[in-house]
Amino acid sequence: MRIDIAGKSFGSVSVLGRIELDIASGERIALLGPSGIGKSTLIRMVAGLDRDFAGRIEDVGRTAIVFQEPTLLPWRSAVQNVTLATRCSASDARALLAEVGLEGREDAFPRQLSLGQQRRLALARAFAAKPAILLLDEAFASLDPETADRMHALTEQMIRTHGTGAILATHDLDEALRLGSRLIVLSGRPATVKLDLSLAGVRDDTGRRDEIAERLKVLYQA
Ligand SMILES: Nc1ncnc2c1ncn2[C@@H]1O[C@H](COP(=O)(O)OP(=O)(O)OP(=O)(O)O)[C@@H](O)[C@H]1O
Repeated sequence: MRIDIAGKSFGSVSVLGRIELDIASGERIALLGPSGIGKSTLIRMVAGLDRDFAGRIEDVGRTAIVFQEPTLLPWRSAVQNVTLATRCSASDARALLAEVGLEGREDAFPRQLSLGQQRRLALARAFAAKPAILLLDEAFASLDPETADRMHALTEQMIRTHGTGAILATHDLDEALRLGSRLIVLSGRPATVKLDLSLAGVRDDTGRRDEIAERLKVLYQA
């Protein structure tokens, strides 16, 4: 995918400046930056949900997006939430529900599922779309640490099993290290890319992790 953005504004407010990025297929981008910098905006632009910007985003392939809220259809069963959104078959939906640990809950309505189970359902629905790139917009925010940890493990496993690329907007460096292969940090007004580095090997290297955390601190204050 090639991102070549000249600028993105909301009215008179310029949010994103020039952003040029080449993202290889299968890369997992952890997108960090201070609150309100434009991470969600960029993700929406990649998803094609916002086309009102100067520049172009090319060769994206199919995307699926997971938001912080699971955004499920309340009057539809778990299986139907997967099939209606993606037109995948009921048997494929059941297989995906089993993969995310919802075996036996296929006919439950969203309100009959815990928040963690609803997140799993949203993840199954996203993979049912067979995305080339999974877009995660703070998909694990507001979960208790244990549930977040389980969701990280599940997402990591599914991304690997399905060979999916990803862009995840997050505030959490450890989440970035766990799921990302490349770190991109947005900062400044309008925001541009201030840091772009490979995360290979960083997860097991406390020294490099701390060094990145220090650089983030500076960029978050800029
Ligand atoms: N539809 C919109 N209309 C006007 N301004 C908007 C709109 N969507 C986003 N913005 C503004 O654009 C800026 C970037 O917002 P965005 O949600 O992309 O940031 P973010 O980095 O994802 O923030 P957070 O980490 O808090 O989720 C913010 O100043 C926000 O107020």
